[in-house]
Amino acid sequence: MSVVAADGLRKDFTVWAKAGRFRRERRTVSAVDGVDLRIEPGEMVGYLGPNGAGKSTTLKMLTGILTPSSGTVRVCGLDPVPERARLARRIGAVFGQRSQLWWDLPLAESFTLLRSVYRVPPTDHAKRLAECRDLLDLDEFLATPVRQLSLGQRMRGELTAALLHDPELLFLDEPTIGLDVVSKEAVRGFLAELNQRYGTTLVLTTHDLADIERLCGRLVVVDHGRVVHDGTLAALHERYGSRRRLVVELDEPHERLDVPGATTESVEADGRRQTLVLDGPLPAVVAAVAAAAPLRDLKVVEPAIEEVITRLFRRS
Ligand SMILES: Nc1ncnc2c1ncn2[C@@H]1O[C@H](COP(=O)(O)OP(=O)(O)OP(=O)(O)O)[C@@H](O)[C@H]1O
Repeated sequence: MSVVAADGLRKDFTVWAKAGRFRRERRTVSAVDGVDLRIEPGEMVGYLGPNGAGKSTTLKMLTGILTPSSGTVRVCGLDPVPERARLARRIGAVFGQRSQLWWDLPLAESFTLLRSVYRVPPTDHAKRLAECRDLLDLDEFLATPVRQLSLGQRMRGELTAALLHDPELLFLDEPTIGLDVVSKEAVRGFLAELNQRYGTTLVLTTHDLADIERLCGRLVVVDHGRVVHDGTLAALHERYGSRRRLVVELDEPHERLDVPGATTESVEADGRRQTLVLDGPLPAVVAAVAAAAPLRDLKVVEPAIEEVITRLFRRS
């Protein structure tokens, strides 16, 4: 059974826009405009899109915070809004703006309170907490009031809070935003481990390209409330024609290379260093370059995800 199954999911908002000096006009904004989505157990899915694309609105419908205008949705087999309390025991959510922690209490006490909220048996709770303490290095700040924690420490606390009841599905909204490089890596490593060890399904929104590369085996890209791409990062590269590049270092100055299967993009250092965009198979291009000039070194550069995402958003 799919963990998430949405068909024709829509959410319209009514907004009042200024029309002239004294008049205001009623307008409908389709924040989510007919999304079909299936997510299977154990997947790690990046839900991506430019600002205002409808990501948060979708996540809110999937977690039972917002009622869809139309369409059907099942998460863990449940209807999120009417069965919100049951769903809450099956899923976890880390939404930056909504903390699960009690601001004035030491972190450890928030965890104890959450055990009662979710009615987790004490032994299960203790086991999960011990794992999180270990994997997320919580011990040095367990006794610190939440309001005194650094952003990175708080995020580690939020992750623990979302996982203590052992959810099968975890939603994360920008889990690494604002963190320093070390904390970002710690959070990514932890999420990857969680998925591998327990098969927890992850659905995350992010604008961070390293998160995408590390954590999203599948990318669902939305724009103007619609899904514009659903597939792997490699498929995204393929579809948007992003190509690998070959950077060659030559022994001597050389004119611009002109070999079959590649287009020379840049020529530096009197032609000793040239960058070719690959159109054909790599071995044939390397052989052609080696036949044309004495090769000192070569490097293959994979297409940058930035480039693909930028292009995708420009086209959609
Ligand atoms: N409560 C609301 N009332 C009216 N319009 C809303 C409401 N919530 C969202 N919208 C509009 O719906 C659209 C989608 O918003 P949403 O927050 O889902 O986008 P997003 O992809 O999460 O963006 P971001 O990356 O900036 O968080 C936007 O045009 C937004 O202005």
